Amino acid sequence: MISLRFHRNIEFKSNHYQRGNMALQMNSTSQPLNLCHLKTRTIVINRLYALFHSIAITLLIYYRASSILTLIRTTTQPFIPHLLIFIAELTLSFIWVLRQSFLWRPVTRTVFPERLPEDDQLPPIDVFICTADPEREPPLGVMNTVVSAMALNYPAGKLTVYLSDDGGCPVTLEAMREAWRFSKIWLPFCKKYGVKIICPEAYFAGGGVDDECMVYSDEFAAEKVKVKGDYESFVHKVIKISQSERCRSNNDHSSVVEVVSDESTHNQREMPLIVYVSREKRPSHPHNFKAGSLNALLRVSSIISNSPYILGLDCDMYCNDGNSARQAMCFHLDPQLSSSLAFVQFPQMFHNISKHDLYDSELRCTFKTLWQGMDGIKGPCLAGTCYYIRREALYGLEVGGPYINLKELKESFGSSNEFIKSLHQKNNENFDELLQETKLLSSCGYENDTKWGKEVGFRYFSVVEDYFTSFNIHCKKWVSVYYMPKKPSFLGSCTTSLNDVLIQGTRWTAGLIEVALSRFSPIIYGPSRISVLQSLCYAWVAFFPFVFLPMWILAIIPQLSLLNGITIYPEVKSPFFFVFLYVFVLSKLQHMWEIHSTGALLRTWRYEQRDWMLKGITCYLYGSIHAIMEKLGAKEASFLPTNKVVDDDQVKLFEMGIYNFQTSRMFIVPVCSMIMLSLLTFVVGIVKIAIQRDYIDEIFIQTFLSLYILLMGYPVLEGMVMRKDKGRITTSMSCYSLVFSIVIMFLGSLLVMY
Ligand SMILES: O=c1ccn([C@@H]2O[C@H](COP(=O)(O)OP(=O)(O)O[C@H]3O[C@H](CO)[C@@H](O)[C@H](O)[C@H]3O)[C@@H](O)[C@H]2O)c(=O)[nH]1
Ligand SMILES: [Mn+2]
Repeated sequence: MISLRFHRNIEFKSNHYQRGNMALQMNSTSQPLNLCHLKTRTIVINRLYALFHSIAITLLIYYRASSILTLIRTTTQPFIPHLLIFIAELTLSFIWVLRQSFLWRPVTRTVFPERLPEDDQLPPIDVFICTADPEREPPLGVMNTVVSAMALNYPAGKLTVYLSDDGGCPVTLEAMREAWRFSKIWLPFCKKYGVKIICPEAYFAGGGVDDECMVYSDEFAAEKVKVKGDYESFVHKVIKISQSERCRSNNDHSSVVEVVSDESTHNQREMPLIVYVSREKRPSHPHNFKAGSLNALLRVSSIISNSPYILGLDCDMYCNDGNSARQAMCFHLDPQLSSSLAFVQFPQMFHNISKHDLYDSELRCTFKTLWQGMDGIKGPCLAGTCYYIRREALYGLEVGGPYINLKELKESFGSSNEFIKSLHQKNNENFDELLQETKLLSSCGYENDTKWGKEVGFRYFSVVEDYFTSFNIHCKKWVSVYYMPKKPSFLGSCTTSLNDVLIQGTRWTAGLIEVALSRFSPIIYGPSRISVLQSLCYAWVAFFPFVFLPMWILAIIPQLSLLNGITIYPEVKSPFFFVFLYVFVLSKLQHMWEIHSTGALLRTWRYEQRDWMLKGITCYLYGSIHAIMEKLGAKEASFLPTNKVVDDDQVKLFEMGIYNFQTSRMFIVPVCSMIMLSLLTFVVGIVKIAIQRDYIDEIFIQTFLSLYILLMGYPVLEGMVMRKDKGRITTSMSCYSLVFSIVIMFLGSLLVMY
């Protein structure tokens, strides 16, 4: 294993920064840059819940195991349904156990940016923005992200913004030149008046509210009108060039690297530098999606600015509040943390969330519960965007690892001497020569026979490069920090339709399951390298999509059993009935409490429950199948960027909280079929009980389960039967579903008879 002892071997950039660090060390005892608070009350509640729930789960498993053993002996009832239900219960219990690791030690953090050293002592930052497809990711949005990053509240000379254009589209470069021109107006305006919303689109869309600005005067009002005009003409130009024929992705081109700025500013650095990078792409060459593009940026930037810290952003994730860089530095420059801190993760938040967040586009659970939980045990997982990462951590180095020689360096990092030199911070002064070298560094053959993507840079192994890279970084003993400020630092555009959500979910699942089933599976690979709790967290993220298995079983087997007169749950009189009741009710209450404590409304509970079921039945299954087929060599990895084009009809439904069922058959049919089956079961259950009262004892749980599915799936029923609008479930879909549910009923009934 190759690693560098970087504290002696790599000295990052300016002496200023070094001095800054020293200064910090001196006054660190009196004035910490940040504080970490344990969420004591939450911890007590979580652990008590975990204790009682685990007892109940143990009893439940005992009940199931013993009743199956009895069945084998007596053969009074078919065996298969009990076995399947047992498998479902074991899987759910397994996932539940993993999840408790997040609840073990949640923390929150505060920072004191006013205690940071003077501006000239702050370390430089590179911003990496990725875009991949001008049709799905409109250039105007991308440029807003670029401009907002340039406007961060940080010394301009210490910021360099890189845009990776994986679409290889000349229009993006042209739009970037426009962005540069506009930023020369926008940045001084923000600075002069202390504008708080630094993304122009967001600022003007919100009417540029006065209290968002520190200095309000007539002069300001006049200038605002003028800047608004300039912004509008910028928008106009960008839209015009995006409508041209040339606005297409190109996957066969050589690399283009261009520093987009004019000579005059280049030396003074009153403005951040902006650099356009479009790595070489050839159809015959795997390009490894986003991770590949980020690695090209890592290399190119290393010989241009080589800042020790990198802000990673997706193209639709603009900087909303300019203070994030300084906030992040409160951790990176903290003498206690600094030597082992890999990254500071900020939450992903979205500007277009509806108050009815039907599809959980907000990712509430991830950013309000899970990441806080991981923060208490060595740090959150990288989330792909909104993070400030230390360059060294991405180079595959281990904290405090051994020295390595030049030959080994080249084996790891490739043949570029300039790149190797950049590791020691000796940058070539000749800019033209450097630009020539960037061509080599962003060519598609550069990584051949190197460790890029394997042990160096963002890892290629899985399409969820953020998760897998993060896991590797933590395994090298780095830690991370989660910081959630009151005002969102970054805002992105979330998925607003079921179709986008499910496609995205399928991709995530495929990437995660791929890791779960590999030799890097956190359960095996983790414990020898990181703590058990941290391994469990990573394991949960990798394994949770497996809920598709219990979800399918519980949506079919209890129902078919009831239809065939088979009882698979304890009778109401049995003490075990209360165990089942306890597990069900408590897990729902825990979820409600979690939602309540993150400040969400109770209806979020309903949305999340439903969402969990919808995804469990569809994208978690398909993603898992994709991953397994990839393992068998029957399928290739793919990364279709999420659609970021705004569709007005779609947004309207989203805002009103109405499901948009316009999605493929593959997603809709299983969901509708399950609902039909539960409807039938519920009706039959009620009829049976009406005929014979006592029967309720035996089939209570099965009937109730169907009712629960029906209640949660009500919007689907409504979509099939009552709605007439475009987002409804079409009659043909309903017919397919009916056929599918009949097939399940016959095949399934054969199965449950044994
Ligand atoms: O070949 C590719 C594909 C995508 N991207 C970029 O990757 C980013 C994320 O893509 P998006 O389609 O928005 O994916 P999401 O599912 O919304 O992204 C989440 O999940 C990804 C992993 O699947 C992470 O990389 C992201 O940071 C995280 O926000 C975008 O800026 C894309 O332009 C590339 O640069 N090259
Ligand atoms: Mn995205």
